[in-house]
Amino acid sequence: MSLTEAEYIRTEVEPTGDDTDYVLSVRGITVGFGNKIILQDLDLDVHRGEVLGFVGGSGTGKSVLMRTILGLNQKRAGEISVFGHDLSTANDIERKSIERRWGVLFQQGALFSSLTVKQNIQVPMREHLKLSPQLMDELATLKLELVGLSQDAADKLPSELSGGMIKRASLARALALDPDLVFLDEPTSGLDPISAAAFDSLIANLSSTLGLTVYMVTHDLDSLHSICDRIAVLGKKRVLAIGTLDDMMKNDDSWIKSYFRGERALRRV
Ligand SMILES: Nc1ncnc2c1ncn2[C@@H]1O[C@H](COP(=O)(O)OP(=O)(O)OP(=O)(O)O)[C@@H](O)[C@H]1O
Repeated sequence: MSLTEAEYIRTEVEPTGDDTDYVLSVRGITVGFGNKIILQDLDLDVHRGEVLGFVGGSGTGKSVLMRTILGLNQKRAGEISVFGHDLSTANDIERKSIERRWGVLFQQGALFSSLTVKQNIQVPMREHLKLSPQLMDELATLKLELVGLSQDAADKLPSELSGGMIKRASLARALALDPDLVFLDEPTSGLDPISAAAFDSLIANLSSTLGLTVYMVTHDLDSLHSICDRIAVLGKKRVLAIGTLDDMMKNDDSWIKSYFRGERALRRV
């Protein structure tokens, strides 16, 4: 069964316990649709507290991988462990406990269009925590501050927000339950360079101050250069390479070379 993004955001959550050094470990994942295999025997480890940038050509399966980790797509083989718990053997309660500790910013924001920004931020709180309306308002105010949105934005509908504000509001909702891990799908796409740089700084600050682990799908070379501790490259249905930007600059795979050392990349130096 596949969940829609809106259903996913409404999934019930509970706190959980033990951890490992890897916040996320993927082993031997295979995902396909009909006869088409998108990911095959893919491995990936994400370390606690790092900002991991995930790149790859269009259509290589970056979103499919993220959605598979989140349980929105079915896998044909492999294991996914989050916070040291194998998701395929976790029962419903354990799974909810794990999900309680991650937040997601989908590519288009996926805010509920009929709810105000404040109400959007309160969706996870309302469904998973038993808090008074006053406390939920205070928490929403804090989350807005955290992502650099003014209080004026609280009562606006998503349709009244700029692209940058939508990204920030979506991030505020992703942070609603104080997650340990956030998944960001192209967080700076559609933003002008100044807003994108500001969003990058915000993510870097949140990661260092809150100890957040960040899994970020991106095409943005500036983000990769400015905030990512490591970069993973998806290609040939698997993680082709993973390492620092320096490692990528030395890699001789033709796609990696043209991505990191091609004309466009060199123009930014
Ligand atoms: N639900 C689905 N059913 C069938 N095919 C799908 C489905 N979801 C994704 N695909 C296919 O999987 C492939 C990978 O798609 P995906 O969206 O993960 O690419 P991507 O790497 O995120 O690309 P981009 O960088 O352009 O966003 C594409 O060929 C896409 O058409």
